[in-house]
Amino acid sequence: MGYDAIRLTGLRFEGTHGVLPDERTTPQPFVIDAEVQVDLAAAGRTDNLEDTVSYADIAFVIDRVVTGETYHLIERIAATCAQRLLGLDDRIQAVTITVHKPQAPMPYDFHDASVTIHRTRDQAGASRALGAPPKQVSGIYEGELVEEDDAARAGSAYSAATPAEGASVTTPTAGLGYYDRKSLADLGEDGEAVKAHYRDPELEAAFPVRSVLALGSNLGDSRATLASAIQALEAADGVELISTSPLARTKPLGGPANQRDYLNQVVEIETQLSPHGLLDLAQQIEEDHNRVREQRNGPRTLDVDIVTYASATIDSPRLQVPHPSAAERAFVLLPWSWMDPVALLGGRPVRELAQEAEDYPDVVRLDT
Ligand SMILES: Nc1ncnc2c1ncn2[C@@H]1O[C@H](COP(=O)(O)OP(=O)(O)OP(=O)(O)O)[C@@H](O)[C@H]1O
Ligand SMILES: Nc1nc2c(c(=O)[nH]1)N=C(CO)CN2
Repeated sequence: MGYDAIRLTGLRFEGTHGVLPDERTTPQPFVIDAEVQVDLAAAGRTDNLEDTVSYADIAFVIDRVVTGETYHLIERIAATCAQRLLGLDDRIQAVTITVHKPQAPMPYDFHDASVTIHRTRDQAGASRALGAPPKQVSGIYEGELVEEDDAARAGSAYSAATPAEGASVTTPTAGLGYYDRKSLADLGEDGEAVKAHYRDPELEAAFPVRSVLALGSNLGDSRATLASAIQALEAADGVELISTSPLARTKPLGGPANQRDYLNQVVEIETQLSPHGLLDLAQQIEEDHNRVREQRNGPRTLDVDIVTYASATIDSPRLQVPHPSAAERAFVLLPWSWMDPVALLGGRPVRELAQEAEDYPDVVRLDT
């Protein structure tokens, strides 16, 4: 073998993938083997987790695809796993994924049905440089195409799995965002935080990444403004809406006295926009909703903050991610936890952080 690799074999999950309607409601076993090519020389020298890719993160990415999503074909499960893994860490050069479906419904006595695919970072980079529409590009992008019926399927599969009252769309059962989960893995054995994932804010994502946005309004028709802002996000190029939280009515935290209560809401998107590109979009949407910025923390028709962007830490003059105040704001954390009950921020459950925030008692869930 002429290359370094991390290998996971026999990862077993229950999933609802298949062409037959029954397969899409009744879980059956799927077994995944993954070979992830990473240069392991540095980790071999330093004995440091930060110098390699954690196999736990690799397993988590695969878990999220196999248990949290629903596809017709094992080819597509494999392609999606490959794509998400290449998006997990820039140091991953190539991946080989085998998806086994040992109980595939066939009237034959057989041991296993499986597919194996190999995807390299170069293939992904080349197809991106060509700027070809994803469907015409073989390989890595295919798994990410979400047709309309897929989005609907995903929505229904998710809400069946996680009956979060009132949430219009909820996140998958396996719901720990793997990017958030990564921050857990970033804790070294002694619990000390290791290197943060600093990210160039101008760089577009090679693959769609998850981002959580927080919206707030306390001027004008706030309910209509939030709905319209979410519509604008959904309609924007390079953005796919994944989940929206229930609305929260919240008391103003900070800022001048006698402000009206806010309506707050959190959404999760998938995007290939760069962090600055996403900030531009957020600010454009604010402007389109007549945002007036007169004083810090003052009343506003619409505020759109980027709470997280993949697992990135960003500190540019225009943008800090994770949003520096998010971890102390129940008006962000509680709606987020309603949308994704197992979400983590900085390795801590968002639900717990919400309970510790000073404005926790001032946040009321609105279910209609
Ligand atoms: N994660 C982020 N999301 C949105 N804006 C950010 C972020 N990090 C830094 N900024 C910068 O913050 C600037 C001020 O934003 P804004 O006017 O919305 O502040 P604010 O709403 O008064 O306070 P806050 O950002 O604490 O909610 C923006 O122009 C933007 O460049
Ligand atoms: N309840 C609540 N308070 C706030 C909010 C907000 O969205 N909701 N936004 C602020 C600055 O962005 C300051 N204070």
